[in-house]
Amino acid sequence: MTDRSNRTKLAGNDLHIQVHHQQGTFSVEADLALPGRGVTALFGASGSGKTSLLRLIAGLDTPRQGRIRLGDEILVDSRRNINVAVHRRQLGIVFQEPRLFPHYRVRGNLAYGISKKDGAHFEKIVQLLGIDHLLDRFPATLSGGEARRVAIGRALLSEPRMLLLDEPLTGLDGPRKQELLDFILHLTHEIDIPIIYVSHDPKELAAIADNLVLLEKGRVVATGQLDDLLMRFDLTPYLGGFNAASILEAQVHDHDPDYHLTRLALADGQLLTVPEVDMPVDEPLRLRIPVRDVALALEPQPLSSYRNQLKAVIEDTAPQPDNPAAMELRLRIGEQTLRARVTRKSYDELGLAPDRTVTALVKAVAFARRP
Ligand SMILES: Nc1ncnc2c1ncn2[C@@H]1O[C@H](COP(=O)(O)OP(=O)(O)OP(=O)(O)O)[C@@H](O)[C@H]1O
Repeated sequence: MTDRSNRTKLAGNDLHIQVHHQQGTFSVEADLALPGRGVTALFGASGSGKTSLLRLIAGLDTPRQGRIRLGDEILVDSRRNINVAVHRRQLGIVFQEPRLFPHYRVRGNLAYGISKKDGAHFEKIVQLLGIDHLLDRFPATLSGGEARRVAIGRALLSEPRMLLLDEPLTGLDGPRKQELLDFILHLTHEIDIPIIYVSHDPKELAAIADNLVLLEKGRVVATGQLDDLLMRFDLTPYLGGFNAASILEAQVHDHDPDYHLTRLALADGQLLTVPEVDMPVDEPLRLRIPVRDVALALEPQPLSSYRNQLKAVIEDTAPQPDNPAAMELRLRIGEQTLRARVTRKSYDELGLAPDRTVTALVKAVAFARRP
């Protein structure tokens, strides 16, 4: 199973940001320490300042005041007049539009700016991004998703200390979005470079992020590990509202070919049955369970059509601020946490309360990530 603590600990490429920046009437204020491993999402509504913060990290804009440090290296210190130029920051930057050189073939675009020629590394990146068949094409002949894969390849081949991706899936249709997301997910497992990933889509976030910086009006509302923040009732309006979801880590337990089903094991040994998944036994995966798709009962329901019933203990509850008829609940399943939402009437009639053992009836399980 993915070692999340390992993927999120601070390392030699941790990024410390303490900035104040004004652009027109909009200001960005941030005081953050981001881990030097895994994927950190900058997340927030349109206009919350995600791209502005990314541009400050990249060096495309300079903060009026503040410091930015990557590992041991000071990139910006307004008091000491330090401002390392964009091309010296060793960051791979991929914008929403791929910005490829139109008169170079893909091969030429990928090779651009590489100082040391390492054929094996080139080959590895090309394979990882599935762009080997595109090497002799010109950018104008590429689809949107292909062009972005080439842009990501070019950024990686510059051997960056950190990869910055600004909404890389924007403008792609559903299947192309999923395809590029799968390539990026694959990369995150194969290449040990921290990624800062700008997004405004909670589903994308659940699939890709290990850590989260939640932005609103240029301010940091919350920051931390994604699965921790998804459990916070107060952040629900920012993280999908009615469509908020939990993330559970699981692994493939066994397959039932007769019924085309797969059983997945949670860390505490409880099993979930899902439509057949084409993955080997023991393979880890990340599940996204929408809050609205979890119902509660006091006992297991043997005669129910709910195949997925998990024994859980209520950890905490709170009324939902924007819906007086609903209660939010956090449930413990072994070491993992699952959120649920019931009407206040059901809550009272079932006598639900913290520490009570319940059965969580799970209606829908989506795969957020298949490594
Ligand atoms: N150069 C600029 N001068 C003045 N205001 C700017 C400038 N660039 C951005 N802004 C404003 O700063 C705010 C934040 O913009 P930013 O692009 O960082 O948001 P965002 O969260 O990335 O949004 P989106 O998801 O729509 O890309 C917006 O109100 C925008 O209009």
